[in-house]
Amino acid sequence: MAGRPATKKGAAKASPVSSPQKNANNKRKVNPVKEPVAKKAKVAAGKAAGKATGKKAAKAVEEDSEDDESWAYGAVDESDSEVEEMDDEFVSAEEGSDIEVGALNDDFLGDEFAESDEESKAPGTAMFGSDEEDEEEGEEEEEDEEDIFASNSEDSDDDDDMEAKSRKLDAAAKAEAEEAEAELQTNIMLENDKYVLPGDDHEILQSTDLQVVQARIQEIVRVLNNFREMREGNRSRNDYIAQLLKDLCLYYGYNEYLMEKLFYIFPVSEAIEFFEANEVPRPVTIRTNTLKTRRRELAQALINRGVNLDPVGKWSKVGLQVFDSPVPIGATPEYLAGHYMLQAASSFLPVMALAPQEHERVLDMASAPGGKSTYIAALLKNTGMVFANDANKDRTKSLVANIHRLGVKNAVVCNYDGREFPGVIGGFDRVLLDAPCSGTGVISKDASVKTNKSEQDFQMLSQLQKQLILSAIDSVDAGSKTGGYIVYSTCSVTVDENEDVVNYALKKRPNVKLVSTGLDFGKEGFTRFREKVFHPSISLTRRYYPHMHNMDGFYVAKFKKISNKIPKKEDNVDLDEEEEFTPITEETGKRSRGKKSNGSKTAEEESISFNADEDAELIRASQAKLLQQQKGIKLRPKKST
Ligand SMILES: C[S@@+](CC[C@H](N)C(=O)[O-])C[C@H]1O[C@@H](n2cnc3c(N)ncnc32)[C@H](O)[C@@H]1O
Repeated sequence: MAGRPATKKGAAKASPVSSPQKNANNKRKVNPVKEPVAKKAKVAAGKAAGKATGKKAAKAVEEDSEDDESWAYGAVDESDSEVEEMDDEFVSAEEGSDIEVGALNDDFLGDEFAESDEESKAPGTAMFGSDEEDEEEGEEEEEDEEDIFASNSEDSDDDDDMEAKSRKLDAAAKAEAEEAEAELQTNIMLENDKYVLPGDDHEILQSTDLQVVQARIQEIVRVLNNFREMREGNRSRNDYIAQLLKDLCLYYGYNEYLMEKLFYIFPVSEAIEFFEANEVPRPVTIRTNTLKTRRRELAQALINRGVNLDPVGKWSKVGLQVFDSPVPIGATPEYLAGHYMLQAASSFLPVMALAPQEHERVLDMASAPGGKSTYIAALLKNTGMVFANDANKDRTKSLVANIHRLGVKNAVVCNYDGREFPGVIGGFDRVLLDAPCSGTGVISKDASVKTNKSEQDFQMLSQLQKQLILSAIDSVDAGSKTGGYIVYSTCSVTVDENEDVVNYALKKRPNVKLVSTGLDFGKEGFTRFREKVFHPSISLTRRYYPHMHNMDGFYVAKFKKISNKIPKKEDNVDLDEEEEFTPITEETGKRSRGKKSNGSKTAEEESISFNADEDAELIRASQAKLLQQQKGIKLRPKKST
């Protein structure tokens, strides 16, 4: 559409890289390996992404924040500081804002997604649940959304002006890219087009000046990308990589352990794009709460308040991306009335993959502050039941607050260590395990991840994730008529927390298999990684990256449970031993209630399933006890039949 802000379009598409940034030393940073042309596009994208990060959005009440995706078990609540961090970003993004307010683009006409979970669909076919009423209504909605779009474009008579501004931005970006390129030239050590790695004592190699480091990075990447031609005689690939890793740590501020872990996930140039993307904030996104409103109504209401937004993309019918807002997005009347949730786009994905169906019983095993639980409730249209559990009691407060604000009526909030399931209750139609993780997918929101995770932390997390995933699987009823699915997700990109955990689950629980997530974008999960080889079906899992999808790094895997029988240990001899588990409650530090370990279960033990009649009696007894304790009311015992 003519007059659409170029920056905005860029933000939705391009990977957000190379926006001039400052590092800890307050020196100007540019992507050390990008060609000028690519830089130009990315500078624009980066700026737009910057605008999309709202101080106002960040002012959302603490409980709504999904920014604390990286919560690990027992972590302290840091959401306040995260909000402050986002505030700062918005201040700089707001300066010089020239984005048209109130424009909606063609992307607003989201694609329809089927609601079915059926595996008969080809992998990659979108088939996650829709939260819209029915197809007809969906079509009407599309037309209405088109109207909003049309009326907004009629209103905007400054199209020419926008184009001029857009050209100006492009020119500025180009000039900047050229300037950056010129700066680089001063430090490049070229010799017959080869990059000679100087001896260890050479002053250039000793230099920690960021421009020198940046030049070294650029040159080493160039050599590694064409190693045979460009290597210097006696230097091995490992020599170059060792220097590159050192320089990347220095330039981006990661500890060596994490840098190495992340670096090997990608081809060399892509790794740099990933690190660059972590320096740029992701767009602010909101999820329409379809229990209270429709996306077009919400969009119109926010546009009327001067909010500049667009749909997040065709893949979601409920997401909106907020570019700019004159009002705090976390405190509008619509927000307070529960018409939307401030939620990272990536965090829609596991729920879409879970695709809960009306009247089902769903467990969200690690659910606070409730972004995904409330989405599940919306997809269930307030029917069935969502068990929203979290091990951290403090965090269940924000979970409860969100559940109330969004008008969720089918949720039970509980506070157990997830590893106690299905001892607490089982037999669910579906289980979501959005596991506690290291947060390497959300470094742009929490830069402390760069330095505060040790090898031991990763080992502990991976062990916890493995225990939780087995509990999640054992909590599902394979006999469910509509479900029998488990979704595992993390906001981390490391293989230890993703493919490794899923592979472990496949080995330990041959009664599950991986199925398509139904998400039609995302990179395939690894089936091999360095020295590791995983089950081939792990290619059905999906990875999301900030530099590729302009959203937080994320991982999603979906399992179908085919039997309730847990295989005998002796049939499972090649597997690592399951660790014994003795849960400790956070508040008391005492051994918690519930079953012992999954590992201590007897062979062939069935997972504990929900028995409506038995549970009805238990629930009645406990209600009677409560009434008597709190109100002094004594219920007559029910006559046995
Ligand atoms: C990634 S966050 C969950 C975010 C949540 N799913 C949402 O969408 O709002 C991980 C959560 O796991 C919880 N947690 C950590 N260890 C746990 C455990 N052993 N059992 C259950 N929850 C746990 C943390 O308190 C944290 O709230």
